[in-house]
Amino acid sequence: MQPIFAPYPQSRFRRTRRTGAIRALTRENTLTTDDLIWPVFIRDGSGLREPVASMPGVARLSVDLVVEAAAEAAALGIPAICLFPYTDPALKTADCREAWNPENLANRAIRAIKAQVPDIAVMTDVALDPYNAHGHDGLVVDGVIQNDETIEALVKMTLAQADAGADILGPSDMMDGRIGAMRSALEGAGHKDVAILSYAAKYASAFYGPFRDAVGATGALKGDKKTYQMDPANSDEALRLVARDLAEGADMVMVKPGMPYLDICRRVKDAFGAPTFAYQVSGEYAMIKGAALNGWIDGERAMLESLMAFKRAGCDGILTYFAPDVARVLRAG
Ligand SMILES: NCC(=O)CCC(=O)O
Repeated sequence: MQPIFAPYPQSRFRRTRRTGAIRALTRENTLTTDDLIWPVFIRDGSGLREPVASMPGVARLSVDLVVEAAAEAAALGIPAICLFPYTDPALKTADCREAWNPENLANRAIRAIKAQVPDIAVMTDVALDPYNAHGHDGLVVDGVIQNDETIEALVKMTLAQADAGADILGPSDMMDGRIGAMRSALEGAGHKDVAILSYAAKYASAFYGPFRDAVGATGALKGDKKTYQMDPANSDEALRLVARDLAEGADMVMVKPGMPYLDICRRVKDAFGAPTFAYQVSGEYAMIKGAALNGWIDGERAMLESLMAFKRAGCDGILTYFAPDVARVLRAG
């Protein structure tokens, strides 16, 4: 694009900013509830709403309350909900077998939501970290995360979630080759319409801290995730990973975290044109909420501005803990 404009005073850019009506006419991007995926935390029990201290306004919900939350989200026009389980420590094992138990918490929640709120899309998390005591996304032998053995486990997890009725699977593990293995397994098992939203460019980030609090993994992680998640210094590598995942059959791709990586969102969208999502992660949410609760920023305006930034960067949608809040604001108009 070659912008052409006359010299001042023929060109006055303030003309198109003068009134709300003219600003609306010339606005380049819009944020709507159609852009939202709402990540929610689930826990065992019933009638339980357990606040997450580091994420004000966010709570772990028992399955019955997650169903209510899904119904509320659907009524607000939010298209998808994404489930993250808080696993009972007694069920965490080195082989992570709870991950593919058809009756595990996540699979029970998928079934309950699909039975009672069939129109909302249910997205899942495909990774082993909720199911072991060391907090890694893969199987670990002698301190080393095992790529290929992990994929075998992820495939079992994939099929259990698809059997439970998941619409979108979200592999967040960053092992090599998992998209192709999951896609073949899904096709082979008759789950041809189950979509994969790949966490294709997931960075080893400090912004995940509050999430680990929410899923009960704070302090559990042995070492770090730098041998599988990306180095925050890298950008070209993100394009190679997205290309690889699309070539293996990913339907949609994700960049994570969000706000510190808007440059990656833009590059991915420009390079591939595929459905591109960003995850505004727990630390980003906590920063905005924390500052707002202290009266340091206008929380509502900062929320809206942060989400519009993803649209401007080329994203088709955003996973955000703000989803119901922003949907209410957008509805109020
Ligand atoms: N696999 C899911 C996450 O790691 C979420 C991170 C966050 O919200 O901080």
